[in-house]
Amino acid sequence: MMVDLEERVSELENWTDGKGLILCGAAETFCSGSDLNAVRAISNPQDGMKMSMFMQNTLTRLLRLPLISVALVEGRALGGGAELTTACDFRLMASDSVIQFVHKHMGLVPGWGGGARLVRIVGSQNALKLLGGALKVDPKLGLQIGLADGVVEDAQTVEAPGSHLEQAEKWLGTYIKGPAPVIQAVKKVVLSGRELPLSEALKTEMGVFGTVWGGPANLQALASKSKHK
Ligand SMILES: CCCC(=O)SCCNC(=O)CCNC(=O)[C@H](O)C(C)(C)COP(=O)(O)OP(=O)(O)OC[C@H]1O[C@@H](n2cnc3c(N)ncnc32)[C@H](O)[C@@H]1OP(=O)(O)O
Repeated sequence: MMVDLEERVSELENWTDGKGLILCGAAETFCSGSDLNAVRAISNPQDGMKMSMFMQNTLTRLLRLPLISVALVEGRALGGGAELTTACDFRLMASDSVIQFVHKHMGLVPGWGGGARLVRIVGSQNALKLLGGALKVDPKLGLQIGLADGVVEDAQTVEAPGSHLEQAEKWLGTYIKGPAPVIQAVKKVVLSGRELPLSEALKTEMGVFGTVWGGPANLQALASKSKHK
């Protein structure tokens, strides 16, 4: 799974026309973390750090894609699976889903970068509670602390809501409507603001601004004298 994920991220890095990404699991589970059979064979600190480096690299590249990304959490996101949700810009949770950083129960802490990202998403107080208590985050708690950005409903509870994936596509559609260069620029500006010190982020913003200023979408908008009512 780890190698497959890295390969998909490499492919996405070459997707020049892309705007959005939805990451979802299979068989009603988002992801139950690292393969326990595989990790038993590498349960020494050196190999653990190699895995950590590999996954941190992959998930950092995933988060830095110039795409607006959503983790669609159905079923459970456990351990490394919970960390994986934090490598997307947004998280949508199905009504019976759970995100749980079970690392403490495994005698571990996050190692795929999910600890650092979690602090930035929910703040250090909430991150300490989620990791220290290995708390089960359901959609209600997820929305309350800002780990979840929305909830996708089940067919029984709402009339014709569409599948979870269709709901996620509709939700994401609001944020990726428009030309790819502009949406990609939006992501780059937010990413630099999120990751860089202010002076560097401002420089990056200027560079990104230069890529869209006078570009096709900008010139078309100027020509159409659009009003933002
Ligand atoms: C830095 C990374 C840290 C980590 O990720 S540590 C790993 C954290 N994850 C876990 O501990 C997951 C442990 N598994 C579970 O809690 C349960 O299997 C789980 C996911 C809730 C599903 O429960 P159930 O619906 O009852 O199904 P089940 O237990 O019979 O599982 C179905 C088959 O899937 C297997 N499975 C689930 N999670 C796995 C994993 N992470 N690695 C390897 N195998 C895993 C499970 O062993 C079972 O296999 P089998 O059918 O018995 O051959």
